[in-house]
Amino acid sequence: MVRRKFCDFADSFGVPATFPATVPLPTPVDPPTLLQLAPLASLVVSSTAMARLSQVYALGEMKRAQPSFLNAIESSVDRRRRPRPISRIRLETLLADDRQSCVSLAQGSAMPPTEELNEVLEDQYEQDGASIELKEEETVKVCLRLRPYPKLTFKIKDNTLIARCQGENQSSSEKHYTFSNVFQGNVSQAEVYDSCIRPTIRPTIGEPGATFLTYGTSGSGKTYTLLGNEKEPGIVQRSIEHIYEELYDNISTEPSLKMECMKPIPLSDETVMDELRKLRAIKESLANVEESTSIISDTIRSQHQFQPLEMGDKRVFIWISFVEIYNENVYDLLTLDGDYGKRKPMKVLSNDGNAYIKGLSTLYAGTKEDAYNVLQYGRKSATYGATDVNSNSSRSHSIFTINVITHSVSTQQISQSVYKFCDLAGSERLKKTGTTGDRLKEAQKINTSLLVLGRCLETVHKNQKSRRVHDLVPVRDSKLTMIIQSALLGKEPMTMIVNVYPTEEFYDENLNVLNFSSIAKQIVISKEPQILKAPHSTRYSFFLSQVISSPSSKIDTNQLLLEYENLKHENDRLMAEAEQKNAEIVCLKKKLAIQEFQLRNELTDNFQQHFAKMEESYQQRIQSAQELAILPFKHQLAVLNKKLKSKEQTIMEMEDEQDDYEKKLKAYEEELSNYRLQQSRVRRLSA
Ligand SMILES: Nc1ncnc2c1ncn2[C@@H]1O[C@H](COP(=O)(O)OP(=O)(O)OP(=O)(O)O)[C@@H](O)[C@H]1O
Repeated sequence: MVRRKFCDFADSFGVPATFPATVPLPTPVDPPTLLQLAPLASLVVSSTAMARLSQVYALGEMKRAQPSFLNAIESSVDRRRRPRPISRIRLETLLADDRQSCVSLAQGSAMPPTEELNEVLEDQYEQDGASIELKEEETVKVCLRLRPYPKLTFKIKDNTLIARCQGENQSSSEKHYTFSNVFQGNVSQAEVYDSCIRPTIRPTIGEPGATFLTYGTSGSGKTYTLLGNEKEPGIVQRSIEHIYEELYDNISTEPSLKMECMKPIPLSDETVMDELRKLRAIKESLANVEESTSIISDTIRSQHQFQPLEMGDKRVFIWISFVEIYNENVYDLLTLDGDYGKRKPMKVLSNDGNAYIKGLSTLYAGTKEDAYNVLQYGRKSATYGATDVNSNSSRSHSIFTINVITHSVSTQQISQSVYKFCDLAGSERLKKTGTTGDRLKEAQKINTSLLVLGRCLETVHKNQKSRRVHDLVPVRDSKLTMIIQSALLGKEPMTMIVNVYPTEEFYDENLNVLNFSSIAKQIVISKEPQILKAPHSTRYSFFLSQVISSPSSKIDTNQLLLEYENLKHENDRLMAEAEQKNAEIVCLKKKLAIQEFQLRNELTDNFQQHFAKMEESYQQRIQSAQELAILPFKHQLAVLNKKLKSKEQTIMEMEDEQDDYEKKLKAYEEELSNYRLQQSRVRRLSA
């Protein structure tokens, strides 16, 4: 029971709590008690966080807040996984506030006495008085600006426009439209800027940027409000002046850090030089721009006071992009090839709910003059068409973006504030503007994207009203809404200037515009700081600290380019020399190869001869060895032959002897037979 109470209590502050020990819990639970219990729940709570909790607790804000449309309508989030529409206070955010002054109560450590804790809390509360103030949710700022016209068709009372509407039964009624500000025809550009735009431009770390839209019928003064003219510059030029004057000391002249797909990218020296060259090419393509730039700049500075901000060790990098959406295709207005006929539509992609345009040119503007040049260059490339209503009517939406990247050298935090200035194409009725053919197609596309914008605002408003079911905001249905989705989804402030040309002719259309803007007025935005990198946790930190703290960040760009050109020439010369040497080396290598081949052949011949000689000598040696080995046998053979011969001789002699004996024998046998014959004769004779 006690455990659940504690967890519920912690949960109501968005604190994930595990509660290993059973502790008696007083009722009601007060923040100091929570602090005392925190170690048991494995929490480390900073005094700032606790002060914040105390305040929330004291103000009785534990009840669930209004459903946050920021949480509820993120289109990229699966409906089932969307966070509940509860405005929670994230303890992690509070804990990150002040690590050094963190009252660390590790598990098992001795508990400071309650009085001591209270003292710490009070001190902290006093110190952080400003920062611990609750951030109020803000509504989208919608201002009305009337183009000068002698006879107004609407009544204006304070910040409310009163329009008469025709009912169904011809009865007329009044409709009241309340705005953050209403600027009548005699209000100057400077006043519009000061009351409507200036408070939103705070390009310091953690500020998310803002989106500014001008909306209205054709010829109502949208472009005039945004861009003005040389004598009366618009809010874009004033914002440029504002940003550059406030950040002047900290803006790096070298574009060494860029944001791509919401990720900080440190640039190599080669890329830095490329960027500076692009800027120079743009400057060279514009004629007599310096004079008009200085007139605009002087005019603005005579009308506003901008003080340089104390930014400490922060370095600022400012990148500019400029696109137009024409016939639902996004075109880059800052391409350097200048062949607008062949320009290709670009893809709008989304990364984690943040839109970016694939392959978009972003140009570095290290000075306000660079920024003016880029603006001028983009305006030159924009598509203009002509309608019967306004011969210089812009037929496309154009979005001028200033991306201010702030890098803190000491904490390695990087943040970006993106300021988008959208000049929407005129919302108009097709009949009235005499649109046919291509103009009709343009008008249809324009009306479609404005319709989607209206639907987005309507859905956001509906989602904010409803506590349970939340519809998907159709930001993907048009390129315009995709690009400005972070403002539509409440991630950054949005200011809409509704331009009205209060003539009878445009009465109905102006009513549509007013109805549209009244939806926007009811939308609530929540501000969350956009810190892109946690301190000490990125692979760029070393590089960045090197780049940013390098003394070269403030050297003259032209000098740098000159040096670079010299180095490039030297490099080219060395490259040519190296190439020549390479050719020589190749030639030498060929010669060497031929020599090697010849040498190898010679060596082979020599070896063959040598082997032949060796074989011969071996043969000779073998032969002589054989002969030597045979010699005793030969001798023996000769002896034996001799012996054989003598034996044969003996045999022959013996055979001769035998023949002699045989002859003798024969002679004896004949003698014997003769004798016997004689004997027989004798006997017979005797007989
Ligand atoms: N507040 C103003 N003060 C003086 N002149 C104005 C004012 N608003 C508009 N104008 C003039 O009205 C004319 C039309 O204005 P602009 O071109 O800004 O209209 P737009 O709404 O941008 O039209 P489109 O949508 O067709 O581009 C311009 O000549 C401009 O100077």
